[in-house]
Amino acid sequence: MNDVKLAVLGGEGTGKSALIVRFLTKRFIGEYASNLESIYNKNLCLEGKQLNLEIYDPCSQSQKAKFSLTSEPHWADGFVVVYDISDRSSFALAKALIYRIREPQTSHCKRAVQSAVLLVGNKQDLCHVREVGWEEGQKLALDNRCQFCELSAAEQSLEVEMMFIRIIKDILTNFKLKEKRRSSGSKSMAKLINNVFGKRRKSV
Ligand SMILES: Nc1nc2c(ncn2[C@@H]2O[C@H](COP(=O)(O)OP(=O)(O)OP(=O)(O)O)[C@@H](O)[C@H]2O)c(=O)[nH]1
Repeated sequence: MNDVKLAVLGGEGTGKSALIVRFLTKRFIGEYASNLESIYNKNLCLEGKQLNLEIYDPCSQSQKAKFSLTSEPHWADGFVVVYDISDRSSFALAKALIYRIREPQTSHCKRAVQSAVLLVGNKQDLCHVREVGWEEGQKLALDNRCQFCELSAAEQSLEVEMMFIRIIKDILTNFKLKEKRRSSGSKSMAKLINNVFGKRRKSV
């Protein structure tokens, strides 16, 4: 069974818990405990594979203080970064979060497989008080090699489910890429050893 670890990050009150609860239960209950951080577990079958999905939902306080974005990039295989389309400051935070996720990946190694990141503009039902344009979200995502969607946890159960499936599929694709790189790396090492020692044997 594959373990898939997903962190749902974003500003306070952007709807992180609402999205996760919607995905897990198909329900929108309106108010969610925000003083607890949680890891939810779900078993699911995708592309013929059994998956053990863990979803990390930070509480706003710990996100600011304890984690401050240093732990999640190491723990998670992928990220959903949420902002509220009716709150510009939450978009600024989403941008900072994306930069922080991408930062260690650009400075480390160019060949490394980049984490799957999906930027979500939540609360689309509040588009009459919209402060962040769809194009702005799309551009931020494109510029940082992220997927993007706008939706409403309050009103769109299917879209929320599709959004989670999309990021999980991206994570699985990354697993395959990493595996391919590992095996081609060990093949080229074997080839190198064979070349060196094979040649020596011939010359003896
Ligand atoms: N109109 C609308 N309200 C939403 C939507 N999603 C969440 N909310 C509301 O936004 C508020 C915050 O939702 P939460 O899910 O607690 O947000 P959160 O990001 O987990 O909040 P913290 O844990 O405090 O950071 C709640 O009152 C939700 O009912 C949505 O799609 N539309």
